[in-house]
This record gives sequence, C-alpha cells and structure tokens, in this order.
Amino acid sequence: MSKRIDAKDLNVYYGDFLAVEGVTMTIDAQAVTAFIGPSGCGKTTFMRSLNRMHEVLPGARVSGQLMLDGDDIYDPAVDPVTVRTMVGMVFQRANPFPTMSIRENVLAGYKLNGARISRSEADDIVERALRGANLWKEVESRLDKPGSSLSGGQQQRLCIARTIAVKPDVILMDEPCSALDPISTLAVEDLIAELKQEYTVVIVTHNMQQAARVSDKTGFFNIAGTGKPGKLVEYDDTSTIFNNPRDQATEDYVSGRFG
Ligand SMILES: Nc1ncnc2c1ncn2[C@@H]1O[C@H](COP(=O)(O)OP(=O)(O)OP(=O)(O)O)[C@@H](O)[C@H]1O
Repeated sequence: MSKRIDAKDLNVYYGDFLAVEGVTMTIDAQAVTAFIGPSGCGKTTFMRSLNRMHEVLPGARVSGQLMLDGDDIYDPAVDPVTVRTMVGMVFQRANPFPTMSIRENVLAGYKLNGARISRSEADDIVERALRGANLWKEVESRLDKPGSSLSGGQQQRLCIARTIAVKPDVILMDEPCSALDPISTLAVEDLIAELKQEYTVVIVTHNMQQAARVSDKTGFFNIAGTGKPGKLVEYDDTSTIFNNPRDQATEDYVSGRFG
C-alpha cells in the first residue's frame, strides 16, 4: 500500500553539524517525487532520515516531525527496523549479496526479518517481486545463479525486487541510475513509472532530464555556502519547477547555470 509522508520542520544533524534545516513538505502517495540540488545540499541526508537510516551513524539524529500516513515514525515506541521494512531503500550502486543466488537475494528481506515461509510461498514472492521489477523474463530460467552474474542494470532491478518483496509502502532511491548505461537507465525509469501505481517513490537524482521524465513533484534543495545547512528552497509540480519556478536559484539550477 502506498503511503503519504509529511515532514514538519525537520532538522537533520551529524553530531553538532546541522546538515538539513527546517524541511516541511508532503510527499504524495502513488506518485514519484524527485529531490534535486547541488552536491552537499543534503538530498541524501534528508532521504535517509525518511526511513531512519540516518540514525545508524554515531551522533546522527533528527528533530522535528515525520509522519507516515499520520503515524509518527520517530515515536519512541516505533521500532526502526519496522520503519525500514515499510520504507525501503535502493542505493546508487546495485548491491546484491554476491554469494546468494538471484532467488535468495529476492528473499533476503524475509530471511533478515526471521520470517518462516513455505517453499511455495517463497516461489510466489520471488515471481511477484521479479515481475514487479520487470526482471522475471530475463532471469526465470536461472534463479539459482548468483546475483552477481547479472548485468549492472539487471542487478539494480534485482535490488528493486528485493525491496518490493517485503511489500513496502514507500521506495526511496538514491541516484539509482548513476552507475547504469543509457539502456539500463531507461529500463529502471520505465520501472519507476510502473512502481508509482503501488508505491510512494522518492528519488534523488543529479540528472535533470531524469527528474523531468520520471517525477510528478520535484523538491529543489540548496545551500547558502560550505558548512551551512541545506534547505528545501522550492517544492512543486515537476512541470512548474522546470518551466516556471518561483525562485531565481531554482531557475538557475534547472537551466544549468550552477551546480
Ligand atoms: N557521515 C557524515 N558525517 C558528517 N557529515 C556528513 C556525512 N554525510 C554527509 N555529511 C555532510 O552533510 C551535508 C549533506 O550531504 P549529503 O550527502 O546529504 O548531500 P547531497 O545533496 O546528497 O550531495 P551529493 O549530491 O553530492 O550526493 C554535506 O555537508 C556533507 O558533507
């Protein structure tokens, strides 16, 4: 099920360093939201706060509020591991477990959660997740081969299959195509368009054309200078951000004048 995210005045810290300041935004369900902005403006940091991955670093913390369909994911009673199941993440470099087969990779989330499932349930999960990641046809005859035997683009779709296997509500993608060739990039972009039917998708990208192609809404982050916190400068429909932004800095960034 796809869920909405509401951030209210969210600050994200590394120890004493305030990396991202005062983000208030609603990320829509069943939509793709892109985060863009120059290097170091806090896109990845903010994204990692959305599934409580940020706090795994020593001293890293957040203040403010973050709600998933109205439930506070930073409530002390909430288990961060549960949050990370509901809000899955796909990384810049495809990271299948190298010693595991394709099938085992898809099921890795279940294994980590300690779930006991029958062989036929596992078969269903594997097929559903690989179909959902547009990879089934390419791998159905070699599910027992290592995940590392796939091409880079296939490995990234395998990581997406691993993420959707546990039925998350939200999928976070941190520059998921930056290590891929143009054909594999297209396959992942097509997949993103399909994923939004069922999931809330958030993507960090440096590629303006990609943000324009795949996202419904775009948030532009910026920093005033080194050592200053990143801020959400403008957030709107993607067409508005690219064609008619309010802020001069957004206009300069999307037109390639800085960053
Ligand atoms: N582990 C860390 N410890 C301390 N500071 C960090 C850490 N990771 C990132 N930062 C700092 O937080 C700020 C935001 O970094 P972040 O990686 O989120 O930016 P970004 O917009 O995603 O950049 P890029 O586009 O280059 O990936 C930067 O000043 C960065 O140096």
